[in-house]
Amino acid sequence: MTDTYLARIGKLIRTARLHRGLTQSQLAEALGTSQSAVNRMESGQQNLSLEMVARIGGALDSEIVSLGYAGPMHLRVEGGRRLSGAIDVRTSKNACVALLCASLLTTGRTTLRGVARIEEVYRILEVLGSIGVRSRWINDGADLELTPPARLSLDDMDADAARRTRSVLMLLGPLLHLSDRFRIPYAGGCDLGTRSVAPHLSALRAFGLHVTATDGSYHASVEASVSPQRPIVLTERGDTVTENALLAAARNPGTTVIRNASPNYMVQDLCFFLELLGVRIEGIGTTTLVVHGKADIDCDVDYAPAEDPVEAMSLLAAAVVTGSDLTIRRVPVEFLEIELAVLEEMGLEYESTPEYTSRNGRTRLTDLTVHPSKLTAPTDKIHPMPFPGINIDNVPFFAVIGAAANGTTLIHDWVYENRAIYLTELTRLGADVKLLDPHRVLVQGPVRWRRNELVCPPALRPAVVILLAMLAAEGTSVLRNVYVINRGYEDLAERLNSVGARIETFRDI
Ligand SMILES: CC(=O)N[C@H]1[C@@H](OP(=O)(O)OP(=O)(O)OC[C@H]2O[C@@H](n3ccc(=O)[nH]c3=O)[C@H](O)[C@@H]2O)O[C@H](CO)[C@@H](O)[C@@H]1O
Ligand SMILES: C=C(OP(=O)(O)O)C(=O)O
Repeated sequence: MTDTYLARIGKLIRTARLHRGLTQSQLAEALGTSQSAVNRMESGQQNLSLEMVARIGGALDSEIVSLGYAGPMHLRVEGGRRLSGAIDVRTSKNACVALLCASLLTTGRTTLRGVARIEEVYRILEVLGSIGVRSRWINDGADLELTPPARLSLDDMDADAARRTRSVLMLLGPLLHLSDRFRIPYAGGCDLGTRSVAPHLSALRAFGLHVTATDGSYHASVEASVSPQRPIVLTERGDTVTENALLAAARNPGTTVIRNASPNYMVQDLCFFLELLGVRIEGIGTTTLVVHGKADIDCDVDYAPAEDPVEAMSLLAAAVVTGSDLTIRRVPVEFLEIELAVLEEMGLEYESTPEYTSRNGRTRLTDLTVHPSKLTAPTDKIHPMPFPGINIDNVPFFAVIGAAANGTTLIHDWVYENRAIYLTELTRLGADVKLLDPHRVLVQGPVRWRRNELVCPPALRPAVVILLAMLAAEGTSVLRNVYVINRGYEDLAERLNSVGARIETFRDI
């Protein structure tokens, strides 16, 4: 075995352990070894016998460290089945990753309730772990507890994990209060064409942050004496840039005004969390945020992020394309109202329960029951807008819904340079999808789906859209390399199976 191979196995063990919600000591106990031996295994510094590999597999109740796991994960979908029953929406990837970064604002302990067990969260946990933050899953893996070290070891940041997510950018806001010189690897995330960091850098300049981008990293230096002297006007109403400005403003002892802020769901979750840290924020849910920060924050904080509107839209689309009666519980309806209004105009039949609140006590939820409906294409084009508007991440689902409807649906994704293109993959499953230009696709319905074998595009939502079309297509389809889906959805295949889908997970040997 080479060193790199050991390091790879070590990473797999670590991911599997985190997935099971075990600490290194708990795994060590199950294996009859020491915590330091587990630590060596995870960092690739311990030779492993096949017997030990098998024991680890047993202890983690997973074939994760079997020969097959090193390869990518694939799905085999037996389509053409109706879904039925009820399925819960989980907490959102986008709020969870922001909150993980926000945990660096306090020297106290952060408890996050019901955090989705998704790859994107694991990547940020790996990054935080590498700089010294201790994390452990508690309450049978339902909740997550984070404890910062006395001093972060920023030079040890796990670059591989950081490069696989764009959310790592949100470390800039908290870190500028903790260090006057640090480095963050270039951010990854969905490959949707150029995704600028310029708005982040321009917003954070007001807090004394200067960044040069060389050698695969953002090199940050901070002039601690600089703080915003006038309102920060964001050059784009982006979600993560707003969050970064909020994270920086939270520990600015004065008042920071952020204009052209995104009022979107993940930003609201972050604001509610910051309020628990004692940061007062006016204008939550609007485009002007007035933040009364605190120079030092040292309290413990306990917060339950809200449900994911994009997952809700995904499940709703699953019901629509499979012509199913399905109840989607815990839908954050405030962030899906426009999508629902459009779908209703298209002929979607659904009912919703009276509203109730999410565990954060703020976000409005409802349970939606979707019925098989005869849909007509929307009269107007589907295009996203910053909230309130059709959420950009929900736009791809209109391609698969449009395919199921009678008539022509025009989808105009002005936001991303490179996302609409992936929707043309639906033609390989029988849909009539024409790319008019890189931003616009024309979908002609109704479709007769047919099975196929495809590789996931490098973009989360288009990948899920393809999976949904496979659920609708009679016969057995295969979707290869679904890491990108696991980035944002917890056990999607298993959960869809619980409402009648038949999806099998397999891996290359
Ligand atoms: C972790 C996280 O929260 N990710 C979300 C966040 O990413 P994030 O905030 O990183 O989104 P980007 O910064 O990539 O912005 C998305 C795109 O919108 C463009 N843009 C945005 C706002 C604007 O007013 N004008 C404009 O042109 C940007 O140039 C870019 O092309 O927001 C995106 C847009 O809602 C979502 O798809 C992502 O799921
Ligand atoms: C584009 C997305 O995510 P990210 O910002 O993590 O790439 C998404 O959630 O669809």
